[in-house]
Amino acid sequence: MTPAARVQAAIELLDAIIASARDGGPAADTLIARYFKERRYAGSRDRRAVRDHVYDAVRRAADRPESGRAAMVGLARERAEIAALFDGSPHAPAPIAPDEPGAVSGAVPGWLTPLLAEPVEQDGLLGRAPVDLRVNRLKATPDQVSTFFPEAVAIDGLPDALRLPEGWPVEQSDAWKQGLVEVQDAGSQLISAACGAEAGMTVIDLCAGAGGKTLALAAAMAGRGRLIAADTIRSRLSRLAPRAERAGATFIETLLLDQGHEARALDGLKGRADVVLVDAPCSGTGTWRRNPEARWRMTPARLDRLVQEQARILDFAAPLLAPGGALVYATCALTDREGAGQVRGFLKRHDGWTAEPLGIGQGRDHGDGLLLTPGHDATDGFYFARLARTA
Ligand SMILES: C[S@@+](CC[C@H](N)C(=O)[O-])C[C@H]1O[C@@H](n2cnc3c(N)ncnc32)[C@H](O)[C@@H]1O
Repeated sequence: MTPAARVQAAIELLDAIIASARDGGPAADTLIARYFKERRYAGSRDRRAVRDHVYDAVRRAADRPESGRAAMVGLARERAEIAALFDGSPHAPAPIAPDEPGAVSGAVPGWLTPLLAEPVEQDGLLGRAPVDLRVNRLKATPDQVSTFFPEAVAIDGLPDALRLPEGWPVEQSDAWKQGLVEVQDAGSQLISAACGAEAGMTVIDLCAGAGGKTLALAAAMAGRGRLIAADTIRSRLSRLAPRAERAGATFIETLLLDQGHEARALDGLKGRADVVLVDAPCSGTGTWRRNPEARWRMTPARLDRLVQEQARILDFAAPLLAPGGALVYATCALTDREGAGQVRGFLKRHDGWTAEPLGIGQGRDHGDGLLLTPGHDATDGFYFARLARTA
């Protein structure tokens, strides 16, 4: 492909990504993989160049652009070498008209800016994300793992964590293949630690997904006790089994919930749990640095629905706790409606609950919980709180 044809390919892909974000379709990575599957003539350098153009355009536009061309024209206005490729030659994009509008640059969609929690540093939301590892204590110690990754550095406050530079291919390492480490952002590791799970407890990970935090809880429990991973999406939960196998955490039980009727499957667990983690579905503001296209998917209506769903999940989670048990609410969103406001609402709706100090020496106190941000903590962005059942 010529350099200009690569820009045209990026424009076509951006059109598909914009439509998919609007309609709730597949993620950008999936669309890029499909695009090149149908275009075998593109070599690895072409793919890399097109992918870079696409993600550069996605990163610089906070609001969903009108079209793929508008997204690339916006990028071209900042980068003369790209503007020069709009030359109208065969397979190239047509020249840019002097008054042609390009997508506006920015980090946060305009409508969402006033909703962000007050100390969030907007310019940190799209920075580079390192690769954080969690040593799997079921199989290894940090010293043993360090020998596999001499370049790794320690992370403050997390004795079982190591940090590698962005893009490190951990999954090709023997340590990963043997289940000695998991790739897990330090923020997620802090949330798992805040659960205070111990051997012999009954712990429910209520929004377990593919089990990233479940595996951390399993290690904290030293493989003993009852650990239930629940979710409403079968395909996500089914990805946990091979991960648990590799990690030597085969005591984990999985529980598929029926969306809207979750309490039915959970009935037998009422009043039994020492810890329930609600790692709620959310707007994902805190993970934009890994998934910048998420900004094009969120709308005020979608956010409203998420906020309602988070409250509903908290309400069916609460009865699962034994007296003295802890409900840990976590979200990788940085809007107050999904974080501090959600926790405040829960404490208003439910008597006999109190927010406990987290005391983990990281992040910033915010409302009844703690805020972690990429700009302040070099982690993904999270809000989390620990709520104890006192009565
Ligand atoms: C932020 S993700 C969880 C990530 C996961 N805990 C991890 O650490 O990898 C939120 C999860 O909540 C699940 N979910 C959405 N609605 C739910 C509901 N009503 N009950 C339980 N899980 C739900 C989603 O399917 C999704 O997997």
